[in-house]
Amino acid sequence: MELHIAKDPAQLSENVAAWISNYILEVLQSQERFTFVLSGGNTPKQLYSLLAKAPYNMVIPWEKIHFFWGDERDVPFEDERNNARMAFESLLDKVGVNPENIHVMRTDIGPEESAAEYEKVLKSYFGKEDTTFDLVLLGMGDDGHTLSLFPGLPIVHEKKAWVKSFFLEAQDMYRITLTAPVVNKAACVLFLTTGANKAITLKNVIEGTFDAEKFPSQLIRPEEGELHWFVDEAAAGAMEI
Ligand SMILES: O=C(O)[C@H](O)[C@@H](O)[C@H](O)[C@H](O)COP(=O)(O)O
Repeated sequence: MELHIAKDPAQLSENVAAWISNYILEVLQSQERFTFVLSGGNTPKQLYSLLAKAPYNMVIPWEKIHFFWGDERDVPFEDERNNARMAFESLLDKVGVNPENIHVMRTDIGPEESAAEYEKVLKSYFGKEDTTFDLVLLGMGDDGHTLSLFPGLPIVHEKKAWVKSFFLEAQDMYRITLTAPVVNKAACVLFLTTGANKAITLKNVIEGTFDAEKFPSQLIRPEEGELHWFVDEAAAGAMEI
């Protein structure tokens, strides 16, 4: 695991935009397409907006990038809580990505159908290739969740399915989410986390003993890929380093 600490959220977004852009260019030297899994929440907004501007909008070969999502709130696309909508507004609409390269988790069919359909989409996208997302961007909640893997819920124990849906009582909505086993096949996973409200949880996730029931973010351990945590000083505040 590699930990990268930036002064504040603005600096962090700058660093991550540069890091991601270099990484994409490097990976594309030896393959034709790049598979990028986006995260929802608020933290990545600034990053997406930066990627949509110079120099990144100019240097990233958008036509070679395929976008997927790590999780989705089962609300209509027009709803401002919809994760895909946020990515469209801050990035995808601005850089003009080919619609065929954008693979959203649908919220216009039932959540179970959507999860089953997404698993099919992934399986047909990867075909006989290894299921290796080139990059999975993740966030962490102050309760230690990532994706829609919330503490204490059965979804944290999922070992087989790639995509699942379930009703999240605390938020009175269905969620559709990739599971930890499929994310752990990624070549690279990058967590983006900011804020003092996440400092204790971050310390527990990174430095504490393994307790995925309590801190589902600990489930993310790429089998063969890299794991990077990009955090700001406030989030890193409780750690020993
Ligand atoms: O749909 C979601 O809610 C997410 O994808 C979720 O896992 C998110 O990444 C974390 O809740 C962190 O969100 P913030 O970055 O907004 O704190």
